[in-house]
Amino acid sequence: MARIELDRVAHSYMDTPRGEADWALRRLEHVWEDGGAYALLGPSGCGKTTLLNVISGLLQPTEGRILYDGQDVTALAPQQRNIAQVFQFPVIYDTMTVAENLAFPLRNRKFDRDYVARRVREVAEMLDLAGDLDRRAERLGADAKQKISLGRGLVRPNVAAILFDEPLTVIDPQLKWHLRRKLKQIHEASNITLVYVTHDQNEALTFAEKVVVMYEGQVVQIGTPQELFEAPGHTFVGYFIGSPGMNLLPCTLDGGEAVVEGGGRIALPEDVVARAAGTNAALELGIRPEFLRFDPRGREGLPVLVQAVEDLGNYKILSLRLGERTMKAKVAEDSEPPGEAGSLVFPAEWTKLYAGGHLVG
Ligand SMILES: Nc1ncnc2c1ncn2[C@@H]1O[C@H](COP(=O)(O)OP(=O)(O)OP(=O)(O)O)[C@@H](O)[C@H]1O
Repeated sequence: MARIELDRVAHSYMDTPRGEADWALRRLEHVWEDGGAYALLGPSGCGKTTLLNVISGLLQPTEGRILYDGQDVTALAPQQRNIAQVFQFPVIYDTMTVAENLAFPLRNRKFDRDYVARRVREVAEMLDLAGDLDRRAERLGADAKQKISLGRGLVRPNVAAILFDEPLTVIDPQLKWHLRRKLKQIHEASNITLVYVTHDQNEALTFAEKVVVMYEGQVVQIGTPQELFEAPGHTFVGYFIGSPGMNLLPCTLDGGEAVVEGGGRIALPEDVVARAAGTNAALELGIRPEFLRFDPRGREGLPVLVQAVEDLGNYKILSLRLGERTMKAKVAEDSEPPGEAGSLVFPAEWTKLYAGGHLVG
């Protein structure tokens, strides 16, 4: 088990990177605590696999250092870093039995025979493979093969960390849910540092204690699912997490208020206005659909036109025209049916200000 530290890590696949866009990872500086369960979440191409490979040693970063428990491992190969890895597709020996596959990482490291037999059984039971231990891997289906891969990742008792790169992509949706729960339980029981790459927000939010959100080669926020939901550190997090994502409204400041397109004014806390005062970056207000309050009688807030109402069974999503923008509001299933117009109230606690995409407050 290890605390993993990224010390000014940057990586480019090009020989002579010039602009920012030439860097797959742009100067990462973070500490991932010993025993934490981290999900690395972001859209395709944002640098998740690159970062995982830098942590595992499959890739040497162009700049910076990787430390495991304070020790510089940047120059060490994956085998020397004592980590286990599970990839998107099964990495197993088809001609071996399930038991032999699970035992392989232990036998390779000369663990005692009795221990190997005990540990193989334990891991097989965790993953519901105990009934298949004597079967040849080639006889099993795709789901079972990926379970063996997971088992090979989990079998060693003393690894620094286990790194998962979208390990459930090829798994049937029903079993996916079950395995995600299993991995969470295994983590709770073992406290091994886990890093889990995914582009699926549900997977990240249900599995991880901390979600590391990546965007264009940068880590834009590390937080609990609740933190990412309630106070997105970047507009990308607001938009990427949640369904629908956060509403974003370009604005300017005038006195203590944000002025949005169409001239509407929304009061902001003094400290937030003070922090934003010196910036030249573009300003945006962000509020999640869950926190906007729609007043069908238009008594308070900014006037809006109702464009559409989607009934999703246990709640409704309203699409509301505010100036040139469409805002989404999530309202209770039994709320008063909207007419053609109404107004929107922005509760101060949930209305966030962003400068150049970054949270001001
Ligand atoms: N071997 C490589 N050579 C050159 N460029 C690469 C290589 N691998 C990745 N890249 C580029 O680096 C950037 C980050 O890619 P990476 O695979 O790390 O992203 P990702 O978030 O894991 O994406 P995905 O979810 O699609 O796997 C992308 O622009 C990608 O095109």
